[in-house]
Amino acid sequence: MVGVRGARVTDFGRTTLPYCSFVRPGEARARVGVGVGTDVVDLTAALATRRHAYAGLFAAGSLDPLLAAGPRTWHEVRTYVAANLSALAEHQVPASGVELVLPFEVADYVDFYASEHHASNVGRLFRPDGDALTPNWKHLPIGYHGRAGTVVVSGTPIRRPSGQMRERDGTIAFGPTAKLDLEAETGFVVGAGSSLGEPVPVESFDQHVFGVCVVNDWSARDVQAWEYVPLGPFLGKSFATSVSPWVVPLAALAGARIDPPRRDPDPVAYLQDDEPWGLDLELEIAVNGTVVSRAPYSEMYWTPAQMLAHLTVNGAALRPGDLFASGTVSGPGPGQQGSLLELSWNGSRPVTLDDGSTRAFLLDGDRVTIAATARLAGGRRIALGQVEGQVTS
Ligand SMILES: O=C(O)/C=C/C(=O)CC(=O)CC(=O)O
Ligand SMILES: [Ca+2]
Ligand SMILES: [Mg+2]
Repeated sequence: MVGVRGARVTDFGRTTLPYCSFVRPGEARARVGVGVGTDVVDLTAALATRRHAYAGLFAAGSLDPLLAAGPRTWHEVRTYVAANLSALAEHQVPASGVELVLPFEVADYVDFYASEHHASNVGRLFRPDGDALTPNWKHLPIGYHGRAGTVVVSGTPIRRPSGQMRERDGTIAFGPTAKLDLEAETGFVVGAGSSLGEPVPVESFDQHVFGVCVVNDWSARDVQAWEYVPLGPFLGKSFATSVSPWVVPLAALAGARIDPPRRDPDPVAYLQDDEPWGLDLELEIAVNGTVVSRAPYSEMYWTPAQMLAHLTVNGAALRPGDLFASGTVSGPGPGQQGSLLELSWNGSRPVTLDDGSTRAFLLDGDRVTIAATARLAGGRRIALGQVEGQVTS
């Protein structure tokens, strides 16, 4: 089991109550945990000891059974944990002393492209002779199906991939990517599945989506730029996608819901939303400890409810463990872009780190951390966890 031990520990306070899967030192089996402050409450042990009716959901140590159990059970478990925090403290251990592993089995993985600022920037860089946004962009949330089996937990080393690329002089080369990039994204974890043939409308979003995680969609830009026409991203992204070990329940984000930017033109009926799911989140990106960007999720054009409605409008069924990511989160201002491609403008304006070195793209040994927070109504910020990864050769 690849996991992350002794990573920078997030303080979750006592109300966010994110879930994880963890392994205690000297043990092989995983347990389900809930984050409280900088500790983990061992739910697998706590509910078994108390012969709780839901103990069976946590026995296997992954979130899979809880995800599949559906929104009523999610609510009951969260209510129980919140009401019994003091009593559960006997099952609490410091998060820094355990190994955090992939919290659920990723079923299908889809990546969207929901930031207008990111899509415009990439359009300018990849297709300088065309319009920044493609003609379909404001009519549907563009996405592609990624590779579920290479979604890895935070802390997993990322080996620099090799692939084909076209050199400046037009020759076709094969070798290690020279343009390894990060993409800061928010991930949405599907719990309750749906039936084949039945679209999930925007208003049913919270009946299916369990919670959010932080995603780094590692990308080899030179491989991507050569291979993506006409079917979209393939090997330039499928080598690895990192996720935070914590899944924050949607219920913890109720106070972070905001209106998304105005959508113009009005989308077709199945994408219209009366109760919008804009979210006031921020993704802070650091390379080797230097913060290079603070990307505002509030700027995202398409909401996760619209992405889910679009993903299923053709009747494609959802399964517990499906993961869909927002796409790179970029804001309009300087220092708000969610990729080095944009921050360095395809390498032409390298980013300076605190040690004086510069980065167009990632070098071997670089450590990338993306930490997410949510701002609740009233201004209080809560931590949502982080995703880390170090590049190896
Ligand atoms: O060809 C393009 O316009 C670019 C596509 C991507 O980089 C795909 C992607 O991962 C989308 C995103 O993260 O926003
Ligand atoms: Ca992406
Ligand atoms: Mg990826």
